[in-house]
Amino acid sequence: MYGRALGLGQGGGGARAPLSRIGRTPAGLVRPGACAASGLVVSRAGGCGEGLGVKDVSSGGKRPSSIQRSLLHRLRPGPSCVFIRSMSLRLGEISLVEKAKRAAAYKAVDEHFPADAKVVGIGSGSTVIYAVERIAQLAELRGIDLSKVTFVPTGFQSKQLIIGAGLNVASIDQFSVGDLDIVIDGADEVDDSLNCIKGGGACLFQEKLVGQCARKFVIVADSSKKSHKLGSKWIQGVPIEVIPMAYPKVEADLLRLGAKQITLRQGGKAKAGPVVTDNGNFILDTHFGSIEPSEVRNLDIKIKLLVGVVETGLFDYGAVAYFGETDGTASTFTRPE
Ligand SMILES: O=C(CO)[C@H](O)[C@H](O)COP(=O)(O)O
Repeated sequence: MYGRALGLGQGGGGARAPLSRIGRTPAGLVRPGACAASGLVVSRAGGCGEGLGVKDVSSGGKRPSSIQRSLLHRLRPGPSCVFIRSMSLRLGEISLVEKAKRAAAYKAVDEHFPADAKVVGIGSGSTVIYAVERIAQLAELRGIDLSKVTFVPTGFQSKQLIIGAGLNVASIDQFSVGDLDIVIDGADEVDDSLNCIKGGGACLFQEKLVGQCARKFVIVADSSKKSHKLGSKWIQGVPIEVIPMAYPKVEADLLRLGAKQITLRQGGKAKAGPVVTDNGNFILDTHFGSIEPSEVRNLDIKIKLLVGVVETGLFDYGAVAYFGETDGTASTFTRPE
């Protein structure tokens, strides 16, 4: 006789819409509590059935931009996005850090978006939202025919962002090394040699895949992400994407490699249990202490050799980085030769 299975309910408020199902949407649903970009803020404040309260104060009460309007349109409750009904949405005032992100992203697009671009990669996170916002303005600003450009996303959020802006979307499996003119992506920490930690939004695998198919990798971030050594500011650890069944074994391997702390990333209030990436895997946030710039590649290779590891959040091929300041300016750093 087989024993009877017990169905265990999940904690964390079953009836509530899981925020992780929205993840980093074009409206900037980043991490709970994080400020959304484009002046769009979605909060948990509303109860089920509450309407979406929409107010634009990001540009002094002016009408939302076309990208904001198209993103809002996509967020309106409908059969396919019932899950956002339990939330209220408002367009909030742009904070200083958002101003810094926007400054970095706008400058990067202005200086690197090729006039004759054919295929462009779009990263993930809250800063790239501004990059897409700026790209959408290029037709008017520079007469660029965006209908001739194809955009390649680095995950679900990025794909929604591209679609929401009315741009052409394609899949990375249509391209290979060198096929993308450029990719613009955010970062969690960037060292003096332009190595970076990525994957705060759990999109590191597709970000690396798309990044390695591009001829130029442009990083956009606010200046708080700048550091001399990776791991000195982003102390939650290098995100490492692992095949779920292998995570205990990889944890043991990482300890042997010198990991000081390893956390299986959890969904928190948004999901009972671990975060599951766009590729169906887990994330081990692994702190190694601060990492010498010259050691980044070695460490990346050692981690990649572990059976069960899909990808690491150590990136060492940034060509140029833009760091935004809260006063709305941005500085540029080019990879040292
Ligand atoms: O790597 C990423 C997602 O996996 C992001 O690019 C990184 O987390 C930076 O995000 P943000 O621009 O929101 O600070």
